[in-house]
Amino acid sequence: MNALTLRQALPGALRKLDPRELVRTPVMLVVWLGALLTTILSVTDPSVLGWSVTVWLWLTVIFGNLAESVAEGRGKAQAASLRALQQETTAFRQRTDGSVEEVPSTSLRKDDLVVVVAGQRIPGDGDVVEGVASVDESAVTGESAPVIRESGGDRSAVTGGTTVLSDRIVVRITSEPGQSFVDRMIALVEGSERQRTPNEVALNVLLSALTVCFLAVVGSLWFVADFSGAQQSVLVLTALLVCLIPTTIGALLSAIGIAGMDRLVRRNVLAMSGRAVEAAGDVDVLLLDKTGTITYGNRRASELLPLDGVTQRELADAALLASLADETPEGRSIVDLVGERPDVPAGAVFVEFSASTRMSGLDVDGRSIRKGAASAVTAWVGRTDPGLDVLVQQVSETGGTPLVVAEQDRLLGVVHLKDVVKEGMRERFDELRAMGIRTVMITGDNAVTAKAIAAEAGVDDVLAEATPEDKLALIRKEQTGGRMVAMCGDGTNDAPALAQADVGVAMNTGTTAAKEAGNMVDLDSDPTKLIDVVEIGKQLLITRGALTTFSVANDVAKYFAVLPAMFVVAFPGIDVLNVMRLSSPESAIVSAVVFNALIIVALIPLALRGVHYKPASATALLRRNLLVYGVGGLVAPFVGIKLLDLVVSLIPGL
Ligand SMILES: Nc1ncnc2c1ncn2[C@@H]1O[C@H](COP(=O)(O)OP(=O)(O)OP(=O)(O)O)[C@@H](O)[C@H]1O
Ligand SMILES: [K+]
Ligand SMILES: [Mg+2]
Repeated sequence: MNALTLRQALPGALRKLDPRELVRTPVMLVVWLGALLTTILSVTDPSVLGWSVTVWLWLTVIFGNLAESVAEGRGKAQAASLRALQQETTAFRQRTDGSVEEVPSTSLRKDDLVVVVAGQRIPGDGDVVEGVASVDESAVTGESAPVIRESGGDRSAVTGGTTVLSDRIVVRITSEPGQSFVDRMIALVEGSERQRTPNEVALNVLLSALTVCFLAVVGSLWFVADFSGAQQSVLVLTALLVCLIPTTIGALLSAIGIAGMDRLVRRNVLAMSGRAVEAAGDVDVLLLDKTGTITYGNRRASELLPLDGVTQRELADAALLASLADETPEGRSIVDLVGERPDVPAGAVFVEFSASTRMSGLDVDGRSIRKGAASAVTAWVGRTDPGLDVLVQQVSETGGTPLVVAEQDRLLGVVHLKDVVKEGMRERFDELRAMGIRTVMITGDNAVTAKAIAAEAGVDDVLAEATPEDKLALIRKEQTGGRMVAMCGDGTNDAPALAQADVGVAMNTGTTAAKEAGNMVDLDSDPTKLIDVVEIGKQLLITRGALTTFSVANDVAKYFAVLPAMFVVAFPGIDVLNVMRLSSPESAIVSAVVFNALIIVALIPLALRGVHYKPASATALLRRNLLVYGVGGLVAPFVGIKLLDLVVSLIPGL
């Protein structure tokens, strides 16, 4: 926190003096009312004590607002650079007859089709429905290497404002004006979309209850003082009340939440809800999709393996026919491998790939050709073949995906689809294990391939041949055991699972459906980013816990620091308790109020940065934090108020 951010945050902090802004934090509202009361008292009956208390009570409210303003201010610069992405461009919208018209990008609606060629900016969020292109997404992700975006598969989503580097694509717009991905990012980093999490609401209720308790304490003190002839003024009691209620955590609570979101954004993760960030701190199981999540997802046909008695040519022809209209990357890669592009036969009926059938193909002139997962195609043919099993096994053991090709009742052979495991997976999964998180890969692929990839990547467990329903069912099962489940995925078939998971992280390379279903998007499409997400979540929970402990311990300590000084004149016997030896009751009160205000400012950096987190057991962390922040909170006021008293007592009239 430097002078510049402070100066930028100050106007916001002053604006938040509006009591309507404070209703959300009852503790600070009480301070506001207290400040108003002492202002009135000081105007009607001016005194040095009165005005000192009044000024510092107002400062307490401002400092509280400042914390939130500083947290919000950190997102402003980021928002400004994102806004640059939103500048209006010309879009080439396709009419229904196929011709193209020029329109401003701002007029695009959902389901419009736009053509984008090399060198042009993509005018809005959408899915590629035709073609393949390399796209520069650095404006959004900060990553300079171009990425491939293509129709059909799990890499079809494009973001408005990014630039096509090569080729031509047709994009179906998926967002209405003002609701784009970048719009949401801006709202997020600016904090304007932030909603309080159930945990924050619960803590606020607790703080309000404490406030009511202390109100009762101070009220009864008034009576006791009255009865015993040690009358205390309303001014002094108001000051005492503010010192006792949990102002520190009340002031810092929302800043802690905003800072957590901000830390995620800095690591290129967009959290759509604060609740997801908190849930991440408690994750027990991480489920991951294989293709495109653990592997790069660029599954390409590399080899044709015909069965005995089938020629290479026969297999190639059948595989080609079954792929001519298959717009998935896998289908296109088969066409590329064969290296021919014959015309689609007249009257052909295509069978599109789906994650539940795990097959695709075509029917023409009484011929029926299919390709797909071995189990699916052999079931379709009605039998299997020992020779085929050998080929399937052979491809699977290398971690490749075997696609079996068949025509009618005849099995023809296998297409070997190759994919590569992303770098550094093993080390990162080891790290997750050390944090106590179990990793499970769930894939639609066969068990042997799944095992091979799982062994290479180092995940703990696998679920193979999983349909979208299976993925969802697995998450539900884990959750009923009381476990917190995170899911990383990229495909439309992952969407239900992403929506069900407590933390659903969609890969930015994935489909729009996946991104909308999850509650986080990783711009770097790195599933092991979950480690950072979990750390940030834990840090958020720990920081909130630590500062709450500190705040409450502080308030209790202030009570014992100030009370003896207040009553020592009336009851000289109390002098033994007056260990602080503050110079006068007035000076004690002012010092306590000043300390109460300054501690908020002192803790803003910690609230924003977060308490240091090291992987350790929850009980060890709790013990350490209770010690540091509990004991620290008890001791700090004695030291702080004593030092302040030395200065405050120099003020004439106190
Ligand atoms: N274009 C295609 N035509 C026919 N079959 C396909 C095609 N693409 C994939 N398959 C088969 O369907 C299976 C499941 O599909 P897919 O890979 O999309 O499932 P998934 O659940 O997303 O798993 P993952 O992404 O982890 O591999 C694949 O393993 C493969 O055998
Ligand atoms: K306080
Ligand atoms: Mg997938």
